[in-house]
Amino acid sequence: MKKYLYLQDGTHFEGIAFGADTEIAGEVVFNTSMVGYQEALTDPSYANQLLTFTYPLIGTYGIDLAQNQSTGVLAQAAMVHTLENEPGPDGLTLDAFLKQYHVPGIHSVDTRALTKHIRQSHTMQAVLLNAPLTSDFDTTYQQLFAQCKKHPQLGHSTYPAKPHAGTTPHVVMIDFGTKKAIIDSLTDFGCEVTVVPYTADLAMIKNLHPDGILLSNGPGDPADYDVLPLIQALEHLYPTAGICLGHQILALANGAKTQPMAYGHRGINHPVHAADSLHAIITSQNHGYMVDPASLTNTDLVVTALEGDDGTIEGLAHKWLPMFSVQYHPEANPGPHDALGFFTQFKQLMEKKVAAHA
Ligand SMILES: NC(=O)CC[C@H](N)C(=O)O
Repeated sequence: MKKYLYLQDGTHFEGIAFGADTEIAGEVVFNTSMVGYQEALTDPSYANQLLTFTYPLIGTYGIDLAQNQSTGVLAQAAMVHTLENEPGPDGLTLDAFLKQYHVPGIHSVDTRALTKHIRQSHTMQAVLLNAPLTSDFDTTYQQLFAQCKKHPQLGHSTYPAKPHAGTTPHVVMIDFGTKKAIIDSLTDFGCEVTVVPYTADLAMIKNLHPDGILLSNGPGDPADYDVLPLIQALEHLYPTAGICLGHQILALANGAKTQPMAYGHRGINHPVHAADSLHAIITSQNHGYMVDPASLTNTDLVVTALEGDDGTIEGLAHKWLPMFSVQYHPEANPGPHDALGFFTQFKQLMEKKVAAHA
């Protein structure tokens, strides 16, 4: 069966259907990683996005459920050049995995032309259909998007927490749609983690007696989350760190602004260097918004890291509060582990605070 991708600007692509036979709408984004299709498709930050991969062979090692980053496939669609529908350790293929979560796919698409088009014309909305488009784009888009919009899935929330043992730093994670790997990394670095939805209130969080607060990654526009008073209160009470959406929200909470990028950073080889050095680490990234550098002027934030290719702000710290954040993904999954120092830095910040109060 054929499948049809129509972009907002009238461009269209054809391919062969796989996964679920549903029709869907969302924003088209591309990921440049050679591996990690499963982690990307299950990363809640891709909710409401139709994800294409620049690497041509996708599905080569199947699906290994242990690598899921959330409770299911959160991307709206997978769009690939060559589908290699190989089974993973439990016999699950990419095609079967998408079907299981009612997510459509399209293969034999010219993903190179699609990506070049997005790079030139910038990220845009699209519909993925089972037949050629007959009515106008906007009507079809609105109808489909209303039917299939995905909300951040806060499937990891562990609240109410077990009583805190008190021997290891207790991180309360504000969950905007976290990747499992962030929770796993905190645990690996010796933290106890309680995950609360971003709709939690201050009293509930204080009751958990956190040693530190971590703002997770998540989908969509950071300016759409109604959480700034909560975050402002938290960062004055506890050591606070943020990853990706969490970084953007900390910037907003401190008076900076965020803005959409032309086509974002989604891949696992983005160089990042400290603001005062050209020594780079290679990072995993997935973001379509960024902090506006000009908006930092009247804030108490300082830039700590920059993207090596285009100078995007990749790290911020507060001048006097124990707060810092990164735009990249230190937890990798997929990607290199160069940035794991983030977790050491966060732990040290929490231990310093605990020691100061001892
Ligand atoms: N991975 C993330 O947290 C993404 C943050 C935000 N949704 C963006 O696209 O920029």
